[in-house]
Amino acid sequence: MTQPSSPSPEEFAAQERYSEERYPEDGLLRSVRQAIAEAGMPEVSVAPGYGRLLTMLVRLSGTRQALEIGALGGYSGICLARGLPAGGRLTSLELKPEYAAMARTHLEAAGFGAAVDYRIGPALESLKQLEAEGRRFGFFFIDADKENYPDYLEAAIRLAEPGAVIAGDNLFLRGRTLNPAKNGPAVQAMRRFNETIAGDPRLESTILPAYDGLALAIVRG
Ligand SMILES: C[S@@+](CC[C@H](N)C(=O)[O-])C[C@H]1O[C@@H](n2cnc3c(N)ncnc32)[C@H](O)[C@@H]1O
Repeated sequence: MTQPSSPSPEEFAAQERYSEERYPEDGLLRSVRQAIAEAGMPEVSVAPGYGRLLTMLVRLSGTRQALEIGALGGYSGICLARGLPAGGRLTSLELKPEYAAMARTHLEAAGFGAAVDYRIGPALESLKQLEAEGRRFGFFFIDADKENYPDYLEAAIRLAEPGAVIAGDNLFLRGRTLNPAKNGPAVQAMRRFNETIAGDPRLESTILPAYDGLALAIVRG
């Protein structure tokens, strides 16, 4: 049987637009994206389709404890918090105090102010601290500096409850991951992260190739 041919980049983009038209961003998330742009912050919040998916996955996981690495202005934080049950908590790690402050404002506006804790500083240090405190999480969203993705994955596995879900964004680095001429530290780290996600026996996983690529893994119990 012949395989259907892969969509061209234009067809891929049209498919993403098609799904976004059917699931438009709500006013709150639109206003978060707009505030980030107006503040001159990097416009790198998670893609709308993956934001919706994060909410669904957190809800499906049933966890009461989610961890986000990379808060920016709070877009993904709102998506994650929306999937938590009443009394659930989001711990969010962010390097820049001014970004964490904006994220906090947006989480408060979304009604999740009491459900989120921000830890400011390099995420690797915050992760060590969480480990020392004996914390465990049922859902992780890795979305910070790409050079540290392999270390973030290892830390997430150490902090995982059995069956925890790990999601990681931007696996393709806008085409650089697959470009053999690109070999910078972020690209090399992302290739290592992708290999580990795909091959590590501690994980059951897949990669979604839409947008900039999303890894999904379950930590085996
Ligand atoms: C892609 S943005 C996060 C987007 C956010 N997850 C969302 O979808 O709304 C990456 C964030 O990681 C933060 N970051 C970069 N290096 C970091 C580090 N070493 N530790 C913690 N956060 C870091 C950046 O300041 C930035 O806010």
